[in-house]
Amino acid sequence: MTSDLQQFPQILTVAGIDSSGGAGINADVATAFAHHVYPATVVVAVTAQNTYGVQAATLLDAQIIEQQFASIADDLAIKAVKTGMLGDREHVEVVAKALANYDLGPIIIDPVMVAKGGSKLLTDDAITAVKEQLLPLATLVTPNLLEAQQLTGIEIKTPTDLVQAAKMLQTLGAKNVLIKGGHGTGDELTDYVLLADQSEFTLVNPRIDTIRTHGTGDTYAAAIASNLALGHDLTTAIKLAKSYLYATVADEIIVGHGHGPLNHWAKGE
Ligand SMILES: Nc1ncnc2c1ncn2[C@@H]1O[C@H](COP(=O)(O)OP(=O)(O)O)[C@@H](O)[C@H]1O
Ligand SMILES: Cc1ncc(COP(=O)(O)OP(=O)(O)O)c(N)n1
Repeated sequence: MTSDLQQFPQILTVAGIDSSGGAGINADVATAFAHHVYPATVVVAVTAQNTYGVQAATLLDAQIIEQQFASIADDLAIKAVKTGMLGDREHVEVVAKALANYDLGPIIIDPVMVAKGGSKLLTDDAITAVKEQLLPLATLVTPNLLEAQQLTGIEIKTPTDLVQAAKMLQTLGAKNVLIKGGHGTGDELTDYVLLADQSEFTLVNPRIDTIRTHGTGDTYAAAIASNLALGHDLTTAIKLAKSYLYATVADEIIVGHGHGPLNHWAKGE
């Protein structure tokens, strides 16, 4: 049901709640508001975590997840959707089915697998479901280096490996690929982007000497979704998101005693 009235830009995030507020749905909502975009949420998981790590997590029943999608699709005018923590195979399947069923605009798949402290946020047996059911729906997939390795089976050691992995992710069905370089070594971090038309570019930034990077992946994908909802093309959306993300790490705030959250009030380009 939609009216003729001009709808405010809206995105949907499908992910888990982080009790400490720095990652997951909490980061996505903060990012959307910072972009003057309205965030709707499908809660898949609830976690008990803080800046030291994840202490507990529980996944919601499939039925309430399906109902959240239906309620949102019945009323809101979602312009882009992003996924984050999905937990296990069953939940990947439920989310993939809903994403295929509703028109929610471009689909950004952030294949979250492990939190900064090392806790698993996706079971091993769910990786096949991500490959077979989510990647074919992805307008853009945004793995970090470890996730790209898990999804492709390619050990990424050189720039050639990176390109090979991105091509393999396209073969698996993702139209566009952004492999994030935050887990790389050295003073510079490089993200690699391979677009559907086979054009490519890198985004290089200095590594900021900080432990306050909790939620970087979520914030990046949510900023891309927000920029798409604002009407930017994918390349511009990625570049603006990267600039925002860098500012949120650089202009740090101190919350907690471990891997603290980002400053979502920071201003990018
Ligand atoms: N210390 C840092 N300084 C600057 N940028 C960072 C830092 N850590 C992460 N980033 C940026 O955050 C983004 C996501 O980081 P990454 O660790 O690769 O993904 P994830 O958070 O999903 O594990 C990348 O673009 C990376 O360059
Ligand atoms: C509920 C929840 N979702 C996702 C994450 C992981 O966040 P991400 O930005 O991918 O990575 P970290 O920077 O937090 O490692 C999480 N921790 N919790």
